[in-house]
Amino acid sequence: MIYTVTLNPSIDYIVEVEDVKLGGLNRMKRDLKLPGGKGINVSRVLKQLGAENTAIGFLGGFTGRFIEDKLREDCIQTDFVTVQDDTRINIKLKHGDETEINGLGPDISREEADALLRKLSELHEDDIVILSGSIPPSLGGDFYERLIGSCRQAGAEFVIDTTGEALMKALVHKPLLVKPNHHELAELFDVDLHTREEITTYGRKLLEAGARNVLISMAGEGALLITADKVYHATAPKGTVKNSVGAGDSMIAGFVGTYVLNSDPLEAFRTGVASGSATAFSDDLAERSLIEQLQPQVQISEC
Ligand SMILES: Nc1ncnc2c1ncn2[C@@H]1O[C@H](COP(=O)(O)OP(=O)(O)OP(=O)(O)O)[C@@H](O)[C@H]1O
Ligand SMILES: O=P(O)(O)OC[C@@]1(O)O[C@H](CO)[C@@H](O)[C@@H]1O
Repeated sequence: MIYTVTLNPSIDYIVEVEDVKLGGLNRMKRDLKLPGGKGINVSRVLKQLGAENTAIGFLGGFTGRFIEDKLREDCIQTDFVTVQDDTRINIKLKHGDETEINGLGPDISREEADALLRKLSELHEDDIVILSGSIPPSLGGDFYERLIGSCRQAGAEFVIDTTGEALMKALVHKPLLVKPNHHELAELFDVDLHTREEITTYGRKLLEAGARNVLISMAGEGALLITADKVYHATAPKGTVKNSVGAGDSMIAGFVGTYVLNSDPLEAFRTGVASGSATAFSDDLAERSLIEQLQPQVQISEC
């Protein structure tokens, strides 16, 4: 079974305005409330691809109930720990450009945190756990390490999509996949990365530090896949970009949802890129029909 872990889910409140007047009254042209948070996005796209999975993490209050109801409507299995405090609301302001205002996240008590750790210690060897997104401040920066410890003890594989120190510390535990974008990779090593060769050099460092596959997304420029012995580039399909929120999560869903079927990293890479682009070309997350339509447009070449 695939599990996605979202420590800090959100209602994504997508707000479209003609123009933003700071300090003035702005009226919305359109708005939309979506269940969000990186792991939850991965779950929703996995479901589109026919990959059964269970979404876990922390949910609380009226916002948490909204998210759980939406996931159930899509027939996605859930096993969240219920917390006292409300799940956050993240604002995605579309005004020609996209401006995001993400909440800090709820307070999570020690008992609530322990309840999640217990769930992960009950996993099995053939399980894959996808850990995605920020950590609510009350949990402490080392919470992913504790979760990874529980997964590894149970013999489960894990994928991690986070940044900074939490990502670096996860690498020694040999994640199946990490997926920074090229900006996050540059920040991680405090360098400027311009060329594909430079990006590959730093991507390899993640492999050397323990990651088994490194996927580096580059928005409209496609992505790089670095495996133990090869480096591949994939072009991104062309289309009209409507939304970039969740493109990276969709890419992880496409990769993992395909990899579990046949352990073929190249097919997984192709579906990952198509899934990311299908989300970029949609108002909400990618739907299966568009992913399948875009797959043949992804050109993969060895670097
Ligand atoms: N403008 C675009 N045109 C085509 N495909 C895109 C575009 N933007 C994103 N994608 C697709 O989605 C994948 C992931 O995008 P990106 O590199 O923006 O990830 P990300 O920064 O993790 O995304 P986010 O944090 O916004 O979810 C890309 O590799 C590509 O396949
Ligand atoms: O604050 P975090 O956890 O880093 O990111 C949360 C978030 O921006 O990521 C998703 C898109 O990737 C959105 O659904 C959600 O609002």
